[in-house]
Amino acid sequence: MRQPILSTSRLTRQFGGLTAVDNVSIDVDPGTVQCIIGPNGAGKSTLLNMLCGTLQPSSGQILYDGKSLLGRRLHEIARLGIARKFQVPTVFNSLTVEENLILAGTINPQGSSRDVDEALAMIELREVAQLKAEFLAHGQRQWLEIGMALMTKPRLLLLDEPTAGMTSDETAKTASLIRGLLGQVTVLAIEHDIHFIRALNCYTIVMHQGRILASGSFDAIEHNETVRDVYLGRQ
Ligand SMILES: Nc1ncnc2c1ncn2[C@@H]1O[C@H](COP(=O)(O)OP(=O)(O)OP(=O)(O)O)[C@@H](O)[C@H]1O
Repeated sequence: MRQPILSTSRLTRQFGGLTAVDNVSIDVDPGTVQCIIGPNGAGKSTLLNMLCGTLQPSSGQILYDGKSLLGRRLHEIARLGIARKFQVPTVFNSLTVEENLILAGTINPQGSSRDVDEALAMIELREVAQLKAEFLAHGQRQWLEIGMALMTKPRLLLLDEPTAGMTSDETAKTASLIRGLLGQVTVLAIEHDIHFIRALNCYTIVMHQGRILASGSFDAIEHNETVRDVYLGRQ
């Protein structure tokens, strides 16, 4: 049996009297793509914040490659090969797509960076490599930021609502880009957009009120009565 690259055990975070993440245990196998979905306030962002070190858990454990992430600083976690792409792209407008990727590679906490051409191919932006980022469409900016995260050769890529604000075509393309990463980078994405998750068709964890309500293949999740009641039924 393969050791999960990431595993949480009874992970919990309280804010005063509110338990935002409540005893969450997940395993992420290397090279896979997994999604976490759930309604507003389900605890998805709080969970992601604990995984990348911006928030410390109240209790529970996070193991990455068998090592505990508890108490580690952000840069230490980045150096271990965990990268996060936030909802709002933080690309440099006055630089070209290629220059943005090169820059991301130079601030790589792990040392060696990915080849720019390889990153351009992974995010399918070769044709606009010499275009300044200010002229990119919203979706392209998001893909560029995924590319910037990939420049650091992460082993685990955490994505925070990667399709926020995208058109349906852009959402479909994002799903295809991320599927293309299967086997190369482990991806854990939190998302609202059910069309994206359906297109990705990956192992899916449903959170509700801080807890895991269900998990399994997207097909199993889509046909789960409880999930339909609390979440999918409202889409
Ligand atoms: N810093 C904080 N202080 C107090 N409460 C917080 C804090 N961060 C999150 N919460 C609360 O924790 C709960 C879970 O929030 P969280 O943002 O993790 O949910 P989410 O599933 O990511 O929601 P959304 O999809 O709307 O982003 C919510 O009730 C939220 O108000």
